[in-house]
Amino acid sequence: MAGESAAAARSVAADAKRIVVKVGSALITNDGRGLDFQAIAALADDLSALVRDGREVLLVSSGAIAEGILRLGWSERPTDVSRLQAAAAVGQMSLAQAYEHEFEKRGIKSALVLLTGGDLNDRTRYLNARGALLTLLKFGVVPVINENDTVVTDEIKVGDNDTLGSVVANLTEADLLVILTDQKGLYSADPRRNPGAVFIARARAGDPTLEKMAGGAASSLSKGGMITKVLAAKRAARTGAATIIVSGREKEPLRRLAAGEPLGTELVPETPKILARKAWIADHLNLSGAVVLDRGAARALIDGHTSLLPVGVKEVRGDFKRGDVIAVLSPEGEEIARGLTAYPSADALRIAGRHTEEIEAILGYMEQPELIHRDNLVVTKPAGFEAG
Ligand SMILES: Nc1ncnc2c1ncn2[C@@H]1O[C@H](COP(=O)(O)OP(=O)(O)O)[C@@H](O)[C@H]1O
Ligand SMILES: N[C@@H](CCC(=O)OP(=O)(O)O)C(=O)O
Repeated sequence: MAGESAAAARSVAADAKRIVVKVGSALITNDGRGLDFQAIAALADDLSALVRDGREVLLVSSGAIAEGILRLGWSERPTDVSRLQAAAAVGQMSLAQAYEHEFEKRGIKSALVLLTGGDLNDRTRYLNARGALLTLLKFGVVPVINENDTVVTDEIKVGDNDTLGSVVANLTEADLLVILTDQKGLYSADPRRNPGAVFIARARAGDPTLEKMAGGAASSLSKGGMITKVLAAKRAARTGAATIIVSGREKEPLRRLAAGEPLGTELVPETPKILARKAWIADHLNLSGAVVLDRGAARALIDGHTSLLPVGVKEVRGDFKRGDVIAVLSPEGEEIARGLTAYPSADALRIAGRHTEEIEAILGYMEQPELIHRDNLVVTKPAGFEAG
């Protein structure tokens, strides 16, 4: 069952050393009426208190597009990409300026970091981003992060900042992701539409029943709604981070959480923490291809966490290179794992369904017996999951 309605005695935030805080557009832009300078000042104040308390804080802030639309004098959110890109560029200036001003007043240094999904899919760029963020934290700087909406395309975008927040939590191996929003936390259904919805104080991150409770965004201003927050908690849990979804309209929510006060919805990781390298594999947003397994191979992968041998592959989809991250699908086409392929798609196609001893004769070389070695494989379904 998903929710335990009783609140935890002490918030997990009390012991969190490295914290990613995500704030949504509605809170930052006064529901689209323009940057809410009071809200930004209050947030900077709350974040600064955590830094002074010896914690490392990263802020993922939305609001660039909503603010840009207003600055450009447009009455509604455009649908064409070039206008959205322009709005993001204009709005990001105001957003960065407002944060810089408020942090500086409090003697805290801040830095602007704009990322795209492309930066996170490429191992070298991923490690670069990680290095840069960790260096900023080392010097007591608060990184203010957003998606680089001006240059993203569908193929390389993260898409929403709840997801970006969880990716940043994985990237930096943070202890906690706090998602500040316009509701008290997660309810059993969207409280705007269901007045009888029940508040969930605590649940397991990744519990599939949570995904059924969470709906989409409340307005065209925001991107994700509650579903992206629940999925972000699942993603953050992979590297051991807990997630708290809490109202940003509370007074000093971050300080109160850090003092141990149970506020909002706490989603705790209960699955074993995976290595940062495996989190990078699991975090891939756009995969270049897939392989479909037969039932026996799917079973062995899920329950035995074995390597994937070509003999278990029924079908190869897409065009991928050696070293790309690909999806591993059940016979019914459901994703059960993902991993780094040792063979490009053209060769994978030729050795699919064939035994290890045949590989060299077919290809003229053998890189390794496995299509995906278990060290490069992340199983995304729990043991016992019925793969078809
Ligand atoms: N189960 C749920 N519990 C709480 N809020 C929900 C739920 N399902 C959908 N929502 C909606 O999600 C909204 C918050 O998401 P969103 O509008 O994207 O905000 P943000 O800009 O903070 O990301 C809420 O205002 C609420 O209407
Ligand atoms: N990167 C976008 C925000 C995207 C987003 O996820 O918005 P939200 O759902 O309000 O957190 C922007 O700055 O406008």
